[in-house]
Amino acid sequence: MSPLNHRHVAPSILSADLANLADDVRRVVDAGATVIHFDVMDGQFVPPITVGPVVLGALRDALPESIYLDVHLMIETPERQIEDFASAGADGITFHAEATPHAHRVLHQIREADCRAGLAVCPATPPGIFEEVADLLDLALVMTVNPGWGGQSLIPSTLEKVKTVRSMLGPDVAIQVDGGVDAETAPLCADAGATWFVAGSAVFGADDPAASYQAIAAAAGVAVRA
Ligand SMILES: O=C(CO)[C@H](O)[C@H](O)COP(=O)(O)O
Repeated sequence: MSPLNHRHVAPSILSADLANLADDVRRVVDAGATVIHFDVMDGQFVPPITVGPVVLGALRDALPESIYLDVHLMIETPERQIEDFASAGADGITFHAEATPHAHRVLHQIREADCRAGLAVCPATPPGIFEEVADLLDLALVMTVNPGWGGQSLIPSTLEKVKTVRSMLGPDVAIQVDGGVDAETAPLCADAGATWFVAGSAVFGADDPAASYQAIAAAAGVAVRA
């Protein structure tokens, strides 16, 4: 069964210790996480620059094959990079509607590269584009903060957008929320219709990332193995 049919909390590497990335990620994998969110920023689409396919490949090699690497491209012209991330070991690739006029083509390109295809919208972007490409979407990412930085507060109006997207796309598409997700806000996101919950600072910024992952997972209604 596809991981997209299940609820997941996906710890975001953005708030991990990048000098000890594999060790940090293993702590949450040992606590039950099966999806890891890999944030890619290019200094253009958003001001910060993070990591790319080389680091993704190193993380892929350090983790069990069963771990789903969920790549979130916050980069301009994502169509230039899809194959590199797919070859490096991405399981799913999500790009931003604001970063290319060619969303339909890029979703095809991602599936042709044997990855699950995701499309993201920023808080100020209307969600209608999801309807236009619904048949090509494995995952719809509704940004609950402005992309670029961890540790921001969830923007409450984005929950209305999650509700709109859920009624637009029906029950079967994974809807992901990203930004300001913690044990308090995850149930609000779940009530609005989200099924994939990205959490960065609430997991890796906590004293005990494993316990924090499990608390958010419980709050989001994610089944975590004992
Ligand atoms: O895409 C992102 C920011 O653009 C990230 O996934 C970010 O790590 C979310 O962080 P937090 O959970 O701390 O709000």
